[in-house]
Amino acid sequence: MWLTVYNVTKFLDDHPGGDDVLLSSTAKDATDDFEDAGHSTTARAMMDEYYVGEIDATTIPTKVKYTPPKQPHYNQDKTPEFVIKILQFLVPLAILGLAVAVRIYTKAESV
Ligand code: HEM
Repeated sequence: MWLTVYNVTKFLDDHPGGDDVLLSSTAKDATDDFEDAGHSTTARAMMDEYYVGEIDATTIPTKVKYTPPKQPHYNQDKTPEFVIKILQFLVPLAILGLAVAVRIYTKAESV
């Protein structure tokens, strides 16, 4: 079976049915989607503008192997996060301790 290929990239902004329906019908046999929308003869005539060629449907892979994009190497070692959390707790405590110490020291001096 032969399928007719159309390049609708130039047509995305101008398609009266919207770009989302076009995008959802790309890279596959969109015959049913196209027919279900009940396109007019004007719409059918317009298709010539986007005609690319014919493709043997049997050569289209039915299963596309998904290869996930390469992820940046995440730091498995959570030490810096842990240290930051400890510091967030310790630094205010140290400042408070210092303030109390200064207060006690200055009180003792003034008496
Ligand atoms: C080159 C391919 C295409 C052309 C030139 C085209 C053109 C048009 C045109 C001119 C209209 C306005 C109504 C009319 O005159 O029929 C329309 C509406 C529409 N088209 Fe397409 N179209 C294409 C592909 C598709 C595809 C693949 C879908 C897939 C779902 C689709 C879905 C729709 C829908 C949902 C409407 C709105 C129908 C309505 O509101 O009554 N079209 N299209």
